[in-house]
Amino acid sequence: MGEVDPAFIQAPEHRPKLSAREAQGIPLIDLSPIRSLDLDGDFSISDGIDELVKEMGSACKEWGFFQVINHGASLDRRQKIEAAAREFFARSSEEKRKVRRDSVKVSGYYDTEHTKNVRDWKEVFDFTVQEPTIVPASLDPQDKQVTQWHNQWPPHLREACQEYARDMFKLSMKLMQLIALSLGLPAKRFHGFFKDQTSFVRLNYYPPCPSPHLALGVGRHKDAGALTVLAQDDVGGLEVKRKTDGQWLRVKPTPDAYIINVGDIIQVWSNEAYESVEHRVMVNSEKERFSIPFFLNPAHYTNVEPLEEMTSEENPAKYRPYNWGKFFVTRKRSNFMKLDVENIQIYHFRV
Ligand SMILES: O=C(O)CCC(=O)C(=O)O
Ligand SMILES: [Fe+2]
Repeated sequence: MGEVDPAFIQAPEHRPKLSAREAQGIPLIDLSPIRSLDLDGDFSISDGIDELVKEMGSACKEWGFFQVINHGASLDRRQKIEAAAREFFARSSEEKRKVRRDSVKVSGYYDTEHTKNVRDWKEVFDFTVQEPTIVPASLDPQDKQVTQWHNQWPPHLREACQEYARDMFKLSMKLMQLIALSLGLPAKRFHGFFKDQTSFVRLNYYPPCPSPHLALGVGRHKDAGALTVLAQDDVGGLEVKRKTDGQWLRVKPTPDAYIINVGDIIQVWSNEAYESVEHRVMVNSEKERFSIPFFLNPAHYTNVEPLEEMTSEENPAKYRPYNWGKFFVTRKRSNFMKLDVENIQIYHFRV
């Protein structure tokens, strides 16, 4: 990518301020109390983790975004996938296009992602956690047929990616237990939804951009899944929209930390006790940047709706149920190409 093509240019009101402040405010949570707890063991409030649960609850409620340290995920495997990502994006376009994503093979490499119909200044490589991943065959709500997504692996990437994905799944399940407890639910209340997960991992590469005041690495958006666990490098550029006043704040890179954010599905499951928060990525003219989000998504057959325990007569369900698989494939398709209409959003199901 050379000169800034008009396709990348954000409307004036969505352009970044290059002088944005750093979000000292997003909570930093120390996960030491659960570090050694076994995922399959009994993970209950009596394990001396009640303080941690409270901290998670306020972070989810007030910010929707937080960082975690002492999370127990392997630094060695994180460094391996980071090195593999650098090596992959440095390859020639011809090499990278051998594993190119298209409208049938939705995993793989591409550089044409659009967020809200403006092109993002980035290249990505996507792979799903489950191989194969089962999803609906078509967007048609009546069509019950399913299809399989298979990953496309360039040389030397598979092992580092698969090991990393396993670590991220374990970490995200621990986080989901804390989130469940913080909502007053049994620790494993959410586990069943992820049995046939449609989670995926994205390697993001943001090349230096000659016009960082006009374009964005990723335009403002909310994550559609349940939870995102993000590794960012030391360059910085992620901005979060603060709930209290709508200000865009930069998330300061913290070595070996993960940035966690609540996705749209938790917003619906919790009947808006927790909300998915808008974020975006700035690019810069000198440095390239890498990041690796893990998007935790439920099985395609999940009908996403407020949990019964989270609703009552005084607090009725704020959403109609929607099928995750149909939502997901619709999103995947619309992010891949520029459309004239807004893509599917949870507020379309708001009561
Ligand atoms: O690169 C980042 O820091 C965040 C990327 C992101 O928000 C996304 O891919 O959904
Ligand atoms: Fe995101």
